[in-house]
Amino acid sequence: MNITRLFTLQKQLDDRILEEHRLKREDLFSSKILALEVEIGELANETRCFKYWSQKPPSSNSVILEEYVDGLHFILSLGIDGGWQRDTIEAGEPASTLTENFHKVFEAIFSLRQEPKKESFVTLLVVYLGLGKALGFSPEEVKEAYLEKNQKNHERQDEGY
Ligand SMILES: O=c1ccn([C@H]2C[C@H](O)[C@@H](COP(=O)(O)OP(=O)(O)OP(=O)(O)O)O2)c(=O)[nH]1
Repeated sequence: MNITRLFTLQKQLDDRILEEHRLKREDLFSSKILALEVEIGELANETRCFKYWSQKPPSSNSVILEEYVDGLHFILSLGIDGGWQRDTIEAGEPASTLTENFHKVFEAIFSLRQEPKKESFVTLLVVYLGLGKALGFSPEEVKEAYLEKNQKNHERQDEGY
């Protein structure tokens, strides 16, 4: 899939947040990694994939998709900060269960934190897109939901969030 536009929109949002909150890009790596981990925890919670003790169904696809693209925001943002943008990327093959997919994403985040370099970043993006595939989302649905949430994030900044 082509992700040039998503990187462009992410940079515009990040630049705005940096300016409005008077922050420096290079100070945010640790916070962005934790923010991403938290988003993925929230996403796992909405899918309920690991809740073997419960019969409650997962949240709706739209709720799950919004959580998913929150994580994508932080991943793109980390890629911009590292100077690792690229134009195209393909989803990796999903693991056998959703739970294993989540573990793969967390492992890729830990690797990026330990070795902040392009290869670690690309692996994270590939694995995260694989998780999106495992959740049943097409690249078009992901892009569309990303655009919507990006817009919502701008609106929140307009409101002094
Ligand atoms: O530098 C940044 C910081 C944040 N975001 C985006 C990512 C995500 O889409 C949103 C933050 O997540 P969320 O909407 O869950 O924010 P929250 O503050 O945790 O929301 P709430 O208080 O409603 O739980 O802001 C960026 O794109 N770049």
